[in-house]
Amino acid sequence: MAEDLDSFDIAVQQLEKAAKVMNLDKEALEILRAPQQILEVSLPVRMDNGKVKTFRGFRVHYNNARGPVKGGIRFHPEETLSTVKALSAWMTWKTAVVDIPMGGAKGGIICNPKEMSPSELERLSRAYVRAIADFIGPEIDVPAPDVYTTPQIMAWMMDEYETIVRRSAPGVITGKPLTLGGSQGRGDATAKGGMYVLKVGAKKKGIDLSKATVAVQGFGNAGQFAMTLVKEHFGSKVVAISDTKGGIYSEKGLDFDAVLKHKQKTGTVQGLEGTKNITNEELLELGVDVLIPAAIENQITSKNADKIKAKIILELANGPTTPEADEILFKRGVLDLPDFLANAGGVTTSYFEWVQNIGGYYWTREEVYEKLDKKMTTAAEDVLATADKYKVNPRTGAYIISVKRVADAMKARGWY
Ligand SMILES: NC(=O)C1=CN([C@@H]2O[C@H](COP(=O)(O)OP(=O)(O)OC[C@H]3O[C@@H](n4cnc5c(N)ncnc54)[C@H](OP(=O)(O)O)[C@@H]3O)[C@@H](O)[C@H]2O)C=CC1
Ligand SMILES: O=C(O)CCC(=O)C(=O)O
Repeated sequence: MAEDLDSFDIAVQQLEKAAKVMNLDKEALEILRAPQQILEVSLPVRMDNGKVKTFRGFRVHYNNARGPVKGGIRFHPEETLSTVKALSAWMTWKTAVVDIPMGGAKGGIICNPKEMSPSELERLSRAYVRAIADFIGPEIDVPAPDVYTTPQIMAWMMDEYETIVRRSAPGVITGKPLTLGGSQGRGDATAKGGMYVLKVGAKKKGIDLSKATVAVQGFGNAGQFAMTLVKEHFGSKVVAISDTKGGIYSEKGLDFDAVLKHKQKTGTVQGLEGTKNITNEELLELGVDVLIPAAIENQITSKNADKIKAKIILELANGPTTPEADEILFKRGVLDLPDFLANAGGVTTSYFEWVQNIGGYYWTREEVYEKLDKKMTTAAEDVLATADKYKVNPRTGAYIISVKRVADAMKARGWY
């Protein structure tokens, strides 16, 4: 039978596996198997050529037992409701694993931002907020950036929301530019948080990160900062990086500034002088110590899991590994640090931004990093200890912690 690559099916399979190990109450599981609310919207937008194009958008609230729901917004041509539902479930486990008082949500618009002008993107962003305005708010649902959305898009969205509600409401959205109440440290937060998790993982595996080689899939917010931060934090050598068009490899290590300049000039990392072009598939199978998927779902599957040579996988992307691949990697002793732990630095710093917006008092970058380190290190240690205790992989260990926290909150509310 072909492997099931439907993101929401995968999210439910992962939950059910953990529920069995932890003997979760059946009524709690029934609530947690589905989102609380789904909003699907139609967005007519006037394009630069004068014609109206109608886009479809989604916002899913998965679970709000622990507080207002939180999660990013994707602009992607292959967005589906199933992916947004899965991502909203993973946000629920993510906010719980780092123990911040929020639930899980996600949003998405089916569009290709690479083919749109800045003014078309602004009109689309504002149309989306007009359509979902009653569904979001600082005490209801707080969106943020994700794939192909940026601080500028967050700024337009906040401005549209404030125009609708006729008051200042910076806490309605995070990942904003600093000038509009964004937080220090949100830009690199996802990768930065990943570094604290990687440190805990490397200690467990006895790997000296100062001598480690690293391959990174994806050259966006998560991938770019991962590339610079593994060097800055540990002195590791990044030998491969990729984007949608493919990857590059250099045994000597890649120079970030040269890769960035080449990407800005040509639109891809491929073809950089002094490096060898490789495919995304080849990148995943390189003989490196650490593999960092930082792009998209379903990259490590039953087809390639037995060919992965890395000793540690740091999942900065959401959903890069399928349940079948999970089993294979665990049996082979590869330490896979799961997405909703590894990439929780983004939402944790978003939470810090929201706290600062509500309090109207802003922290230094050093304060943000210090608080982030504590949250991420504690969560990573708890996850690895729980996985060892139950003799399961770190993903299931993380689920056990998160599901218990969400189920306890639902129980206290009298939902079951
Ligand atoms: N931004 C955040 O705060 C957070 C992001 N994440 C997750 O991290 C991942 C990356 O997000 P982010 O960096 O923000 O997104 P960006 O939009 O900034 O960048 C995405 C990158 O991934 C590349 N990419 C997309 N599809 C593929 C593919 N099929 N194969 C190889 N590369 C691909 C893109 O290539 P190209 O440059 O060619 O377009 C781009 O370099 C996602 O899974 C996201 O959900 C998780 C937590 C927080
Ligand atoms: O910063 C946030 O609130 C959420 C980021 C996000 O979408 C994610 O962690 O997947």
